Amino acid sequence: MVEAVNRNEENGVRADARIDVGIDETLNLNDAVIVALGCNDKGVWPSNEAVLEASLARFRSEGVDVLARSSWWRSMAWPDPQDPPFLNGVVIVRTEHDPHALMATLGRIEDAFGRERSTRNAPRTLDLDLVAYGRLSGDLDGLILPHPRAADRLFVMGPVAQIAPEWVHPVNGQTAANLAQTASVGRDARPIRAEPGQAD
Ligand SMILES: Nc1nc2c(c(=O)[nH]1)N=C(CO)CN2
Repeated sequence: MVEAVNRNEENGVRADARIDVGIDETLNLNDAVIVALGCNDKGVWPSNEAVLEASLARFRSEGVDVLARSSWWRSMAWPDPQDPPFLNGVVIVRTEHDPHALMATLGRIEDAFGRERSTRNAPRTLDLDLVAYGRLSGDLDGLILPHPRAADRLFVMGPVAQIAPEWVHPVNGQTAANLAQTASVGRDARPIRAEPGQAD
């Protein structure tokens, strides 16, 4: 593994930045493993939301526990707004998988939802990206952490800011709340409901 650095309490990370993830349990945001989900082609599923919900149901059986989840956010496809609109969201997970094993697991879940790897940015049934793995940063044998484009995408940082506004980006030192303000890609992204799981 190449220079994977675990930098605690640098870059202005607050050691006590935590979110509630269950009864008597809090998560130190410094350790957050964050996965982004996206869908703009429902395939055989009734809706994009159904794809994303079904994929989350799959996480646990793959050794990935969802600790916190955002709402689903809708946005025009970037860079080509002629493509079908996206539904996106993020989850904070707990897993024993190391970053590479987690990537392989996410790839298996994508495959189970019939994602075809064709051209870059082509419509996809399910796209799962590893946004961050704790404070790891750098190039881990070809896996770049945190995800190099996540910070500039409102359809990623908006959902992160929803569940963990105080999360600090391991490289640029900005909070999710700040990044959601400054992200330049997908500025039209909005949650489809006020709260995850709430009726329309
Ligand atoms: N709105 C939106 N546009 C995209 C998205 C996405 O998740 N949402 N993902 C892409 C490939 O990573 C390309 N474009």
